[in-house]
Amino acid sequence: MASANMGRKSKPAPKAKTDLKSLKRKRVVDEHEQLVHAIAELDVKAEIKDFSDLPISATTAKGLDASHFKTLTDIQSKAVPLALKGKDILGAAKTGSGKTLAFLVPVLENLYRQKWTELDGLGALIISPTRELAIQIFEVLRKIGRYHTFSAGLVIGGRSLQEERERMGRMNILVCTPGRMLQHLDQTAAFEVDNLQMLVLDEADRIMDMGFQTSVDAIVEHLPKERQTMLFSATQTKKVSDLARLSLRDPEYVSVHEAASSATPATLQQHYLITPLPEKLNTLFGFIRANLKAKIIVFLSSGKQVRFVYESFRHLQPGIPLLHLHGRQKQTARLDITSRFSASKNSCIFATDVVARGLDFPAVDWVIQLDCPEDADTYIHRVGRTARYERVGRAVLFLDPTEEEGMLKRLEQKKVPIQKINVRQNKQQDIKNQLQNMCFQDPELKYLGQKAFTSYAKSLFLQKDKEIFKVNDVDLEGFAASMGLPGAPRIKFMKGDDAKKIKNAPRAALDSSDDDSEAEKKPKKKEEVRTKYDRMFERRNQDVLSGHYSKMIAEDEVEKADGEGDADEDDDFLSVKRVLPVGDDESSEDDEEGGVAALGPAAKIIPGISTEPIVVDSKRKEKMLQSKKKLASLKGKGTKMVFDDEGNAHQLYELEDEEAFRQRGTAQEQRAKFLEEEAARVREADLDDKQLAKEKKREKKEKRKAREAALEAGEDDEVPALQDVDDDYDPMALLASLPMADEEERPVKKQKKWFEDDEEVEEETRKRKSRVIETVDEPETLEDLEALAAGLLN
Ligand SMILES: Nc1ncnc2c1ncn2[C@@H]1O[C@H](COP(=O)(O)OP(=O)(O)OP(=O)(O)O)[C@@H](O)[C@H]1O
Repeated sequence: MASANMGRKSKPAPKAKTDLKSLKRKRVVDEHEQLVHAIAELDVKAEIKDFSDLPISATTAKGLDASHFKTLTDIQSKAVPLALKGKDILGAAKTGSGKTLAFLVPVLENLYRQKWTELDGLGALIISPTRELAIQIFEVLRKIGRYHTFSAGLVIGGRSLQEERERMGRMNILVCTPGRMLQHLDQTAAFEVDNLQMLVLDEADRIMDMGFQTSVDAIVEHLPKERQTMLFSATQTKKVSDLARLSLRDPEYVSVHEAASSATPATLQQHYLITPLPEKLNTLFGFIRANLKAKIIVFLSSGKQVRFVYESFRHLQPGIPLLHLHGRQKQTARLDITSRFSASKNSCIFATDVVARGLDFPAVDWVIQLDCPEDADTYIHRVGRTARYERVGRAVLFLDPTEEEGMLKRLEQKKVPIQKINVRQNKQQDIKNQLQNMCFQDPELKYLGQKAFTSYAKSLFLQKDKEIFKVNDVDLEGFAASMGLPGAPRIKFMKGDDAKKIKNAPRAALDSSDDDSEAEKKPKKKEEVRTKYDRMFERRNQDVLSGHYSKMIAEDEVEKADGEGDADEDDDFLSVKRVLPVGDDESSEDDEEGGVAALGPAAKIIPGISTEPIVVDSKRKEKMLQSKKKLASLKGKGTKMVFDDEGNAHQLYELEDEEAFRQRGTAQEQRAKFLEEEAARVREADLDDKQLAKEKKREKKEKRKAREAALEAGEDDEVPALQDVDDDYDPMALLASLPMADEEERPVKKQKKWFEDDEEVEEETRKRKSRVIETVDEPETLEDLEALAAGLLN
């Protein structure tokens, strides 16, 4: 008989099982009591070095340990004890100094001590300004919270609202972006936030900035006043108005690097170089060619700039994988690009400020600021993408001679140590001719270049800090030529807004795609002098190229006539078509691109000569409306007809034959019958829905029970990951059941390389020679098949 049980674990007797259970429960209760006591006793001034010295639960400690976090960073050792005691916190520390854990550990612990369960609803809300950063925070939460049983979710848009809606109500911790969160608070009925204990704003100064003002204020309106609030940023402000807006109670200002001699990490080497605008692309290309083995981020001021530089450099094949990222890309593409850049050893990413804050790309060697940042804070966040957590890093700021004095002054005021360097003449590369050829042969690229140029020039004009940005003094003509463009697109600048406001304004508002109806176009002004390029572009590529070119010209003409923004609806910042009403200037969270507005006739730039855009706009709209009305009155309305099987036309709704109608009973009877039938149908559908919901609930319950049973039996590590069950990445789930990012087996995409190094080629040849068995790739193309066929015949 004994052999029958061999190899099987003997089940504990029921009595022993209950004892084990109650013992476990007692242990948990004791731990809670001890923690509450320890926190009350905790001396916030004591130097705490290791996480193991903190009064935190074994569950969090285990998660931290499994994630290899042992010692606390400065901001963590100062902020965590205060936060554990429930204090409101204003946390400021340099980039890459570990602020994320400084708020995540207290979030987990404070809920744990309160024995928070699914039934208690939302306990903590963490707001991030961008989707990428929210995802990153969520990943860290998943890592350190992996042994907790809280449910946690990521609410950043980009997936179905309904899908999120169904699970929002059961989440304990949410990481979100402001816009999407507000949407749920306003529209998701089952979503309750009355119990909320903690609100965290990462990159708080950015979130409190005008771009998110309306959303954040509205979110805070929904939240209970009695809560703990924590704000973190490398460029934290103590603006009283902000504190009042968030109802902070007697906040503790935790600034660990305030007394430091610099606002940036000590391991960061910072340089600037003077390169006149028309030389900028040459210098950048030379830099990239000289650093093919490095990991580089290049910051530009707008998505259009990013696209143009990426596309043109791609054609030039510098010999390093190139990537690009801006707020206009699809969410999946953005995610793919960020993870590819994270995983790469050497690559160069061209990006807007969408990646300037918070993102923790591993081992970035260089941060290049090709376009001057709008202010010193943006500079600090951009360079903070390198030299993170004790690593070294280097940053170079490209400045036009006109920007040098103003920018250096701003950086000095913010305690940013920066040194001038010069470009080695032998490293300079002239790519102007190549770009010119490329633009000539590829109309798409030329069109992109024109938009990038316009966007850049306008961003200069709209920048607030006129001590740095002097649009009238820079060589825009030379810049256009350096991009390979046939002359500088004509731009007309107008007063009335600033770049920051436009950058932060919601996309929807800026996209006010007023259809510039043909009827509205003013007659073309008198024949202009045609340049060599005009003639050239008309001759070549008649179909495609001249299409783009005339579009550009046509847009110019419309705007010349109207005296206002770009008609291109893709052109987010080229449409300063209306001044946003006060309080209506919130931003879509990922619309971080800088950018600019308004095209027009004069090659010469004379700021301040035009009228206020809002006046022009309303007049134009009025005119457009009038002409549309006129058109409508002339046209008359169309009538929709339907055809029967014999091809006879009928009105869409025809009155039924009265006799036939009467035969079916009185109108009242028919209405009652209709209602009855519909009610029965709804009841039936309802039953089906309920049944489905019940089944789902039952399945969930079973899964949860299984997991709890496994936990109780001390088999934490064997808990089946949610992925095994749902077969899908789930941004809303129990922390304990979420798979770890580094455990996920992503199919590693092979990096595209423009050139191979000699060493690599040699290595590959050597490997091939040493192979005994030759493997043949599956034929993919026609050429492959032909080659294969030829081989077989031989
Ligand atoms: N206690 C710690 N021990 C070891 N590494 C840590 C610790 N805390 C944080 N780190 C690591 O330091 C890096 C930077 O952390 P984090 O992203 O939190 O910085 P940050 O201060 O929020 O930066 P930013 O201001 O740019 O948002 C991360 O890679 C993180 O894993």
